[in-house]
Amino acid sequence: WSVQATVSWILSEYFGRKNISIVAEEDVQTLSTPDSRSLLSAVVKTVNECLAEAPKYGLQSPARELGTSEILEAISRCNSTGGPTGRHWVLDPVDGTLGFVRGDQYAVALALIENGEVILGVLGCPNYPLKKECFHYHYKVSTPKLLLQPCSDTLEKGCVIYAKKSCNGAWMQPLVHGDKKLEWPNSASLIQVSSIDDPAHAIFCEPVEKRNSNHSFTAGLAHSVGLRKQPLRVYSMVKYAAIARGDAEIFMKFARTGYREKIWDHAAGVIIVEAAGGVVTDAGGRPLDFSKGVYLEGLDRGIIVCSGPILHEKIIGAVYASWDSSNL
Ligand SMILES: Nc1ncnc2c1ncn2[C@@H]1O[C@H](COP(=O)(O)O)[C@@H](OP(=O)(O)O)[C@H]1O
Ligand SMILES: [Mg+2]
Repeated sequence: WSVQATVSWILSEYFGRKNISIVAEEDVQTLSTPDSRSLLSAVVKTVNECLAEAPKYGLQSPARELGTSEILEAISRCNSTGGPTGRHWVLDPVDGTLGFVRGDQYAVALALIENGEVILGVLGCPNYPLKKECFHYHYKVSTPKLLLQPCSDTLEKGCVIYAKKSCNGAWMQPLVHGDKKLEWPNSASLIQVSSIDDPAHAIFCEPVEKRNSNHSFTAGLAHSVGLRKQPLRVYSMVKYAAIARGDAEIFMKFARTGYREKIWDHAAGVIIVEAAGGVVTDAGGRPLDFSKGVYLEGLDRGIIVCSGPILHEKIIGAVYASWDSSNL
């Protein structure tokens, strides 16, 4: 709620309340109940603390601290349902909630959709190290899976990745820590997907939670295309960041039947991966459709994100071959 209120307030100040349409995950109802009084006051405090820091980032703070009703109003402004026309900001204030509460990977994701097309995406990844050398893959025999383990708790932790339709490429810069000044754009660097196209050397990512994706189906797919490494299980849209940066080659997600994917869980990641040279489609090979409102309507079975067309074609082919024999 704090992130949502802060982003909503900043966007509204910049673009004017009347012109702003925000699609976002949290609603205001739960926060308005009598049981949530202490939570609400924590949100009010946090939002005011964040906005007081706005000048550090070249933004304007409010003239005075915002009151409870103004903050609730900022959150409730995020009531757009998107759609095929106009411009809609799409915000996931904390993507990968479980990762966030566990001190693991999570992301703050913001995208701009214009007439159904994603034209801007930003992923803030506070626990994802800037450099690949700052973490190592740790193989956990008991599960078995690969885990991302930071080498040390360095200032190198935390990055922001973004891409814009009219600009070439995807970019990454450090997340600001403490009083360190934001040196944008000088500290930003271009990122690119991996050039590995041999499945035997490719790493594939998937959600950590079994309820979010069918691990046994992806294990079967992995085996049939010749992926030899254990899956890298990462919370949140950091998986898109990992592909865009070349830390892994494939991300697959096959939600259980009945789950409807939301646009805020993918919009920012898709434009960033594509700008970094990758390919994102559903399991039928079609692009994801962000023009139908809050949900990714018409999604064919699952989401396939690859560093390049060779791996992508192999995965799509394997889905066709193994779908009927699977128990999905
Ligand atoms: N049953 C389900 N099947 C598939 N995805 C689900 C799911 N329940 C939640 N999710 C989505 O998966 C996201 C987490 O992905 P991951 O497992 O890769 O970390 C959640 O984002 P939030 O954490 O923002 O709610 C949520 O949107
Ligand atoms: Mg989410």
